[in-house]
Formats: sequence, structure tokens, C-alpha cells
Amino acid sequence: MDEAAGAEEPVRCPVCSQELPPSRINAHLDRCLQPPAVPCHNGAPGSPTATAVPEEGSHSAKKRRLSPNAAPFPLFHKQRPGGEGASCPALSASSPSPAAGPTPQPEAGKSIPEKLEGKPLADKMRPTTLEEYMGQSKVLGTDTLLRSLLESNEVPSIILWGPPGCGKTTLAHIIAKNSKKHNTRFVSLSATSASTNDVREVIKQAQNEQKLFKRKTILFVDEIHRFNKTQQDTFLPHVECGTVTLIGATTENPSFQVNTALLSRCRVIVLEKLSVEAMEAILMRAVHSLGIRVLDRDGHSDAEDGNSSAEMPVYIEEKALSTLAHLCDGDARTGLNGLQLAVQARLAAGKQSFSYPGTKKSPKSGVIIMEDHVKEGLQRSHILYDRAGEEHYNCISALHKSMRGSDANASLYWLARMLEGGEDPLYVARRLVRFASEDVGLADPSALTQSVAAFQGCHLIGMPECEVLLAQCVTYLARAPKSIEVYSAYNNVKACLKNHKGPLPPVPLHLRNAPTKLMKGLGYGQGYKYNPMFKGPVEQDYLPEELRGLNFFKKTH
Ligand SMILES: Nc1ncnc2c1ncn2[C@@H]1O[C@H](COP(=O)(O)OP(=O)(O)OP(=O)(O)O)[C@@H](O)[C@H]1O
Ligand SMILES: [Zn+2]
Repeated sequence: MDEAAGAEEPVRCPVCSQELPPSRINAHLDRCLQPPAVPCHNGAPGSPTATAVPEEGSHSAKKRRLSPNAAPFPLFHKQRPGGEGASCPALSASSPSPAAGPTPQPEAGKSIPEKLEGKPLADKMRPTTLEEYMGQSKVLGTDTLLRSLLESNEVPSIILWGPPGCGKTTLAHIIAKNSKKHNTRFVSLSATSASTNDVREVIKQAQNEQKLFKRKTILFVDEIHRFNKTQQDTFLPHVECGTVTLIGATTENPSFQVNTALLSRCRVIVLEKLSVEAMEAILMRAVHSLGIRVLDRDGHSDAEDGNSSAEMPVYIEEKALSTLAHLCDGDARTGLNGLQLAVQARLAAGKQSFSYPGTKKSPKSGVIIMEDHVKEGLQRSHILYDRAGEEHYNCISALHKSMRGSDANASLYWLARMLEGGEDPLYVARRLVRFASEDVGLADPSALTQSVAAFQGCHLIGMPECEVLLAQCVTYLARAPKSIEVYSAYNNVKACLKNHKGPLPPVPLHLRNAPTKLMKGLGYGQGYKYNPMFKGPVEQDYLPEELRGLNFFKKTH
């Protein structure tokens, strides 16, 4: 599509975005690609949200044209996930050995504090190959479809759906790096900051690229669920015609959040929380690349004590690593951040002598990171609960169902899971108000009063004091008798209105008010029996004529 562009139409330089006549583009490109040019990628001023990945081969220490920030790949050398330690370049810090692969290694030879400077550890440790990518074997294992597609460079448009820090962005980068070998561009946008215009811009460039160089573009859109439906529609024709291959990432269920037309053109790949084993491997790799020594239960270190330079050695207990792997709830970013914070805090505390209880090993001196230190490094709210995502809906649903099942015990558990995870107490309180009417109803009308009072109380005093108010109300509601009589009767009425064919029946004349003479003349209010004037029961119809005899309370569904 859009291939009809006339010969005279200017083309946009894919490197610096300048518009040029087609006859001049090649000469311009030669100049534009000259080292040492200033940063010349589409993340230059004007479109701060787009970042192009440097081409393979240009990404070397000598002739890097892009600003270091534009390079999505970590500066770390390739690491074995295992841990014999002796050959780890970071441990034998004396020579900045070039032996460990094609990537430059500016980190080798640095001290641990120096290695922790700058970008967060999680970014620096981002894997660049499938071999370094841990876990997710269900979708990426050796015999999976995705794996074979990737290896043959036939990347379909995909949506990666998974919890935070499970490796969505990382996988997209790996796919891109993989496909660059096959002449593909990679551009990334974040849906949180990119406008529809940014999207159009990227697509325009992708079209030029295809025209000029027959190069494909992979467009990575992080948090794709944040794009509204119109913005999502902007992609659609271009995904369809193959100008761009879309890789979207989302923490939200795409069947609710992503435009169905777009969804039907993408494969949804479900990534899971990382397992404890995968987390341990990720942490171990980080520890080794930092040059931290792992102490096993007997106090043995995985590196020789003899070769320590002037730098003070840093040790971490094996147990501390496994605790961290358990606590970060499958979120590698949280895990790596936790590790980084613990290491930094301990480095700040300085060198100590420590001996290992219960062993004959002689006391060591240096910095030691123990289980308690990593626990401090982790924020509790990160551990339990993902306030914005799936978990939020799953937990409130579990609470609602536990109360409905009159299980006060389980109800309190789900309540605590949410509140301890940092859930907004008013969100829970609103649900309780709804429950009081929907599930308790007239079996105990004061449930509504109770829950509204709890809502107002929470509003007044906030967390953490209001937690007990919610606990009280949750228990009250769980123990209360249940009736859905009103709820289902009202639903029956709504269904009746929805299914009604033709114009709705008029309001019966005798039920109408007659404030004017004209209305009285028209028969409004005529024959209405004012109930207080009658001694016994009054015979009178209140439904429109065609509905007479219908009982919404009796109808069951
Ligand atoms: N499967 C993995 N193997 C190794 N490291 C991983 C893996 N997943 C995540 N990481 C590490 O965690 C960091 C964060 O991961 P990433 O940015 O890919 O998460 P995400 O799923 O995109 O999260 P979010 O939804 O929060 O953006 C990475 O920089 C990397 O260091
Ligand atoms: Zn240019």
C-alpha cells in the first residue's frame, strides 16, 4: 500500500529524518552515515519517544555513532549462568581480556561500586541472546513454534502478555537483535508517551525504508494497552500489509484492552512470572558479573581468596540469593533492584570481619550480604501484589466470592492480600457497598448501612488505620444471611425493557399527574384511587396494560 508515491516525491532519510529529493538520497546517506557523526537516530530531538537500535556491525567500541543511551544492549560481557567463578573475567579483574565474545567490555577491571554506577543493574543485565534469557520455556522452549519462527527470522506480529519484569521488553530486544542479522530495523515506542503523530512518523519511515532498502521494520510498543483504540487503529493497515511487524507488550489481559481487529492479526504470547529457579539463575549471573563471591552454607566461597586485589571483597550468602529469588515474586526487575540496593547499602556500611558460625573456616574480612540485608532491599508492596494489573482483579473477585460463600476466614485473607499489597482501601470499600446490596440484600438490610459506614470511615482515616474497619465489614458481610431477591428481580426488569419490541407502552393515564386544566381534560389522573382514602385493600393496576400480571420477583433465571 502507499506504494504509488510519484518519482518526484521527496524521501525521508531513515537516519536523520531529513526530507530530500530521491536523486540526492544516496549521496546524503553516505554523508549521514559517516562516523563520527553526532547522534543521528530517530530518537533525536523532536521525537523523544522513539529509539532506533544501531545496526549490527556499527555497534563497536571504535566507531559507535549512536549515543550510548540509544544502545539497548548492556555493556556487560556474556556470562555463564552457572557459577564456578574462577574464569569469570570480573573476578580475575587484572586484565581487561577481550576473549569473551564480540561485545566490548568496559566493565571489566572496574570495582564493584563502579559497576553499580549509572544505569540500574536490571538494565545492565538485560540478556541479549535467547541463551541468556531464563525461564518462559512454555513459549520459548526448544520445540516451540515461537522459537522456530525466531530462528528462521520469520517474526510474526505478536503481543507479549505477562506480569511486570517477566521479560517482555527483553524478549522484544532479543528478537530485534536476532532479526538485524537479516536486515531488519527495530524501533521502539512507549504507549505511555508516544502520540498518534509519533506512530505515523514511525510508519512513514518504515515505508521509506521498505521502498529504498527493502528493509523491514519491527515496531515495539511497550504498554500497548495504554494506546486508545484510535491510536491502535493507526497501526492496523501497516501491520496487515507487512510494512511493520508489531511487537506489543502489555501487563493487561489483551482480550479486554487491545483492539479486537489488531488482536486478530497478532499472536498473543503469554509469558509467566519467572520461576524461583529462573530467578536464581538471573541473580547468579548478576552476582558473577559484578564480581561478588557466593558463600555456601559452610562458608566456602566460590572464588579463591588469594587473588583479591586492593579492592575489598564482597560476599553474598547463597541463602540470601535464594531468599531474594523467592521474595521477588517472579519479577526480575524487582529481584535485581533488590540485589543492587542490598549491595550498595552494605558497601556503604564498609568493611567488616566476619566468621562463619559452625565451621572451621578462618574469619574473612570484607563486605558480606546476608538474608536480612536483601529483605530490607526489597519493598514489601512489590512482593505481593500488582495493583494495576490482573492480580488486582483476581483478588477482589476472590474476596467477593469468599464473602458470598460466607467464608469469613478466606475473606479476611483476600482482604489482607490486597491491603498489604498497597491496594486503595476505597476501591475495596466500594466493592463492599455493592456486595451489601447485591448479595446480602433484604436478608439483612443493615448490611448496606454497615458498608457505607465502612466506606466513609475509610475515607476519613485512610490507611493503615482503616484496615480494621474493612476487616469488620468484610466479616459482617461474610456472616450475614444472603438474598439476591432484589438483585435478580431488578435484573429481570432490565431484561424485560431490553427485550421489548416496538415502542414502550405509555404510562397509564390514571397514574399520571394532572397539574394543568389541559391535562385534566386529556384524562390525566382520571380514576386514580388515592390509597389513604380507602379502608381496605385497593384494586388498582400500576403496570402498563400489556404487562399486567407480570411478576419480576417470581421469574427465575
Ligand atoms: N527471562 C529473563 N531472563 C533474564 N533476565 C530477565 C528476564 N526477564 C527479565 N529479566 C531482567 O529483568 C529486567 C526487566 O525485564 P523486562 O524489562 O524485560 O520486563 P518486562 O516484562 O518488559 O516488564 P514491564 O512490564 O515492567 O516493562 C531486564 O532488564 C532483565 O535484566
Ligand atoms: Zn540523514
